[in-house]
Amino acid sequence: MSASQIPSSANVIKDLQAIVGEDKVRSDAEILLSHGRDWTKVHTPAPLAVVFPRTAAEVQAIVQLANKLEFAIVPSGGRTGLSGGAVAANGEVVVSFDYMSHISDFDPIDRTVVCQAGVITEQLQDFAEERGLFYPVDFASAGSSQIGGNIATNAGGIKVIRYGMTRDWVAGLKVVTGNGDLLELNRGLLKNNAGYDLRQLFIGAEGTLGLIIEATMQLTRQPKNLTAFVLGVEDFNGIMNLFNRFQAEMDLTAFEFFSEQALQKVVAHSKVPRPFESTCPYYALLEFECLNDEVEAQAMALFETCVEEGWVSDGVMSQSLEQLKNLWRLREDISETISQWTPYKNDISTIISRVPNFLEAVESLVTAQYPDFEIIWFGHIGDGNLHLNILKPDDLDKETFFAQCAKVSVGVFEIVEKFGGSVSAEHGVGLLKKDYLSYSRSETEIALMRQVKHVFDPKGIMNPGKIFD
Ligand SMILES: O=C(O)CC[C@@H](O)C(=O)O
Ligand SMILES: [Zn+2]
Repeated sequence: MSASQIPSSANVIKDLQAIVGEDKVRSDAEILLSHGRDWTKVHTPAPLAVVFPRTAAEVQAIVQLANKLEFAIVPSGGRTGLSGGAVAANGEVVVSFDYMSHISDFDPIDRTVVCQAGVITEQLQDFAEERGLFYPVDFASAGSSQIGGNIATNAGGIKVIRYGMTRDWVAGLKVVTGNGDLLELNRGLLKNNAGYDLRQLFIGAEGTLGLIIEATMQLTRQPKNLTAFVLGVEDFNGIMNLFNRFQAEMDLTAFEFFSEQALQKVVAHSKVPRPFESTCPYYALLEFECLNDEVEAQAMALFETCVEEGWVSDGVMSQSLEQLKNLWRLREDISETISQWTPYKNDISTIISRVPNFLEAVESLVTAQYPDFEIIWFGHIGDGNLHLNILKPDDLDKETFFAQCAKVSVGVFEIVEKFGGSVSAEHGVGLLKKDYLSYSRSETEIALMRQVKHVFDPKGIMNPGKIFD
């Protein structure tokens, strides 16, 4: 298409209105700002318009129009992403799923339920609970994140050690590919070895191959009497030893960690009580199903062994639902609490056994280069996934701070590469990590990914510039 053929914004908006109705296309400043970015808040949003389809047919018509007029599409769910995957900063059309939030076709025998892309995670969790079942992928943003976005980013969260990532709960997907085809992938089947599993390609593709419009989600039984320990530990070898000891005898539903600095900030911000009086450099949060007195006695015995071995210096076990919730808040409130310091975020992983050396190497590098920067460590240590947040000092402006962090990032990613890890464990690549993709994926892999994109999105209209250029 030559420059003279480029459609005017007015024409794009008029054609979109013909598909979804006038009131479902918006281009006022407020909506362009709210729906043109995610939680990263690094880029300035500048979409052309935000469109709110209500049906699969409307979504398909939008993608077909985008192919015809060659405008770019950015899919938008709950916009809770942390890598800029849902940022529209270049005149794109944002497709929001806010009006596609219907849950249907629950089947108690298959334990599956069909969700439109805009179903909020918590809505699905509540739906499952009302039917005596459980949707286990959980994280602090469950009240705003949408299922379509969770699938597009293969969201992880705080129970991955037991239940896996979003990928493990998608039994079927309805998608519109970048070239406008509507595909029904896997259709809820448990066993289906008839060729390539295209469903898996769309999970974690960050909207670069097409739009997810509906998903058949798997549910499971509800866990019983969840109980948590918060244990104070002196070092990472202690954490690994206690992880090993508990895992050998119990199925944990979570194994998380956070530092004393993280704890102090949450206690001050959220007014949750400290778990116990003494302070320790790090804390581990373990959760398990306390099915009966015998399991409780076994858990207590394990705790005592860990204290005797010197791996744990203090600890507390929840005795009620309220205490369980308060212990979880110590971990779950960290991300929101530290957002007031404009943190530079990294979401990195390695295999679990390498975590202590990995963390030490990253910490020495950052503190050697920037001794004044405060580092907040927390994360899903049972998954080998660490969240490294560097807080902006008050007296440093945002641009200088991010520029300095970007320099140290290269060193961090060299360590990630050396440890065979990932530059994005669970937050995706989006805009923020694309320059570093080659630290955890080979050139051949990236070239193949580009070819896959071309198959599903030959005109390059689907979320361009995300994952790679
Ligand atoms: O804010 C972060 O760095 C992590 C957010 C989230 O993945 C969490 O585990 O709390
Ligand atoms: Zn996380």
